[in-house]
Amino acid sequence: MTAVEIFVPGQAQPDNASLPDLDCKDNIDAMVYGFYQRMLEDPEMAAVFFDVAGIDLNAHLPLICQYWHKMLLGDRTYQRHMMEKHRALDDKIPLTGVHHERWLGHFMANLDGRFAGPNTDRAKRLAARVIDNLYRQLSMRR
Ligand code: HEM
Repeated sequence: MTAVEIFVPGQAQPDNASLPDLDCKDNIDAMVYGFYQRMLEDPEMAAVFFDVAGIDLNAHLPLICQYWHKMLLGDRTYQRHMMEKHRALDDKIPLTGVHHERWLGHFMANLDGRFAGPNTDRAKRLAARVIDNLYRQLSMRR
């Protein structure tokens, strides 16, 4: 914000008003692909996904899209147990606070300046809540 712009509480900033919200599958898919592109450019995170979990992106990304369709649109296609997946992953490599912070940092940075609106705000809250829950659940097993 420049010095001459006036902040009015509750009023959307002009920049954000023109951004798409995460209110349809296409936008959510674009968000997920952008998020993973960013996250997998981070060597520490890429190592977890490729070297430890050995994921096939072609199989994994559609599942992540479905997960967010469920969280944000109520779509019922995603029926898997994601916590189980992370517990199994944590058995192979302990997921530390650094992994959790980086995951959330990449998630938030991917939204900034690209998406805005009520569903984008919900996605931010959900991601923060799930990562907190995940961290607590995984930490309790140690
Ligand atoms: C420390 C942070 C995280 C790391 C390093 C991480 C990493 C991974 C990896 C490597 C997989 C693939 C597991 C496998 O198929 O063997 C996976 C799956 C998944 N992750 Fe995460 N994850 C993290 C946090 C999160 C969070 C916070 C969410 C949701 C908000 C999430 C959602 C999912 C979902 C939906 C799957 C797919 C599970 C399935 O195959 O159905 N992850 N994650």
